[in-house]
Amino acid sequence: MKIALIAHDRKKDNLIQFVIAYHAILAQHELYATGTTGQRVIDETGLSVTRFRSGPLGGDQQIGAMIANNDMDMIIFFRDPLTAQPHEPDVSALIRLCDVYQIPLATNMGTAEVLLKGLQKGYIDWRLIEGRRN
Ligand SMILES: O=C(CO)COP(=O)(O)O
Repeated sequence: MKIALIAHDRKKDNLIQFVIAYHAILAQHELYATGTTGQRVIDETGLSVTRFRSGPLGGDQQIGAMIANNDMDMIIFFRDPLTAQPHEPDVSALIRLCDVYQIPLATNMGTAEVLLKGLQKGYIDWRLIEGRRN
């Protein structure tokens, strides 16, 4: 499965903790990330990640384009609900596309844990049935 990892600045430490905790599961999948988040995941967890632009520079939109192309299976996006983001429209657009295409989306660690456990149990295998590749 293709999984996107994204975190706003004040949530990046949380995301790194999460990725370390679920390293064994995440390592079995194809990981993507916005620029700064992805660099931290690479540096601090050793996982292989395809990085896009930084969020404010279009990274959320690049991941959104993958969703629109049926080429992304899950989004883990630790949003900061207490800080205004200059690219808020991009953030909203990404979340909207998850809803348009029924893509599992976690915006906090509590949901992300459930999603990864569900992924491991095969609850997201319907993505494969609907003509997806790997
Ligand atoms: O801003 C972001 C998501 O909206 C994240 O971007 P970075 O990973 O580049 O910080």
